[in-house]
Amino acid sequence: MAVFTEVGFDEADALVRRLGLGALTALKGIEGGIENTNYFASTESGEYVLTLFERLGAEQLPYYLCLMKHLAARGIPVPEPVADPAVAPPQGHPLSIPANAPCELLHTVAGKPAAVVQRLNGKSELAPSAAHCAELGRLLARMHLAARDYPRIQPNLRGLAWWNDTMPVVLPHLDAAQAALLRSELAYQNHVAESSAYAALPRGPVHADLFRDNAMFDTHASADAPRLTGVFDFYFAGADSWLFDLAVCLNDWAIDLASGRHDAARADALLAAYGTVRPLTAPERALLPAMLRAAALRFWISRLWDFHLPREASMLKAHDPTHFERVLRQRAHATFEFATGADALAA
Ligand SMILES: Nc1ncnc2c1ncn2[C@@H]1O[C@H](COP(=O)(O)OP(=O)(O)O)[C@@H](O)[C@H]1O
Ligand SMILES: N[C@@H](CCOP(=O)(O)O)C(=O)O
Repeated sequence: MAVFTEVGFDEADALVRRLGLGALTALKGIEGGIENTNYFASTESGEYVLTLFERLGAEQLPYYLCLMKHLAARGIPVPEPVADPAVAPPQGHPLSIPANAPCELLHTVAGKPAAVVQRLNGKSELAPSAAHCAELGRLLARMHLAARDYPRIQPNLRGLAWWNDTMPVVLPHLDAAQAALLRSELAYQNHVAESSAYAALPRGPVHADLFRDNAMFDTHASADAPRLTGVFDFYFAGADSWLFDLAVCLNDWAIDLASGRHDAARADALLAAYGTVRPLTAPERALLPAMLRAAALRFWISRLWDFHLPREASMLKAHDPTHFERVLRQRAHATFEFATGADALAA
């Protein structure tokens, strides 16, 4: 990822020693990602990732870190955050714990909130096959079910309210056709969000950014039988519909990257595998096309925002906003059928 904040070796060494991980043997800034500062940290006891949170504050972070811990405890392959043994975990029901209570998973480095999590083995698959998509679909459904009893509550901070707030900020940077598309799609999504079908969608804590680069596959597995080693980067997670999470994945894992066009073989594999763990409900089947548009809109807006209002960082590579403009146009105007029975029709 980008390195927004440089971390000195001695400061990182002091942290990992305090966490009981032994001495730091190597510290390397990570290229890739756009939100936070990330370093690979090797210690005497293993391989970790040190993340300094650049936008999120200490009030939001316990939600993400405790969610990762919750999922790891239920056998979902996610990086487990390392606790500070000197900080006692807060007592009582999580909903009764004030957001600013000390959190044993949250540390401070270079004046910023920080976390140390296990480094996952493997490699991201940026050109996934239907078999990779099926692996992802199964894990996504397992993750949704495993998070059902997660007690903390935090909305998706990049959800509809943020889209409405951010549209006026990015509009001055768009041409007339783009501005018209953004306005009309946001109006459509506000309308969908008021529908009874939308209210009936099953919800819970969702990842909300499970792109190909946030999943790792075993590099030793055969191409026909890929094996996910884990998923990471939960820092956009929040309460939202499971369908929105699924749509985010379909828009990244199961499209033709050059044109943004739907790829039926990969999409059907992902959906079918998801459905073997948790079958979609009728409202979900009905709203899948609308949520595919919502997921495309979400990342078009955030990419526009990152691109036109950039932050200072070394190694920062802003993502191309026009990609999700293309995906959104495809989703809004194409007609295609899903094996689930959902049809995507023109608006
Ligand atoms: N737990 C982890 N295990 C292995 N690699 C990781 C882990 N967390 C992050 N990375 C690496 O760091 C890169 C950037 O991380 P990411 O979380 O996407 O950054 P950002 O928070 O800025 O979005 C990833 O593409 C991956 O290579
Ligand atoms: N996945 C999002 C933005 C976040 O990027 P990440 O590398 O931090 O996961 C996008 O592609 O726009």
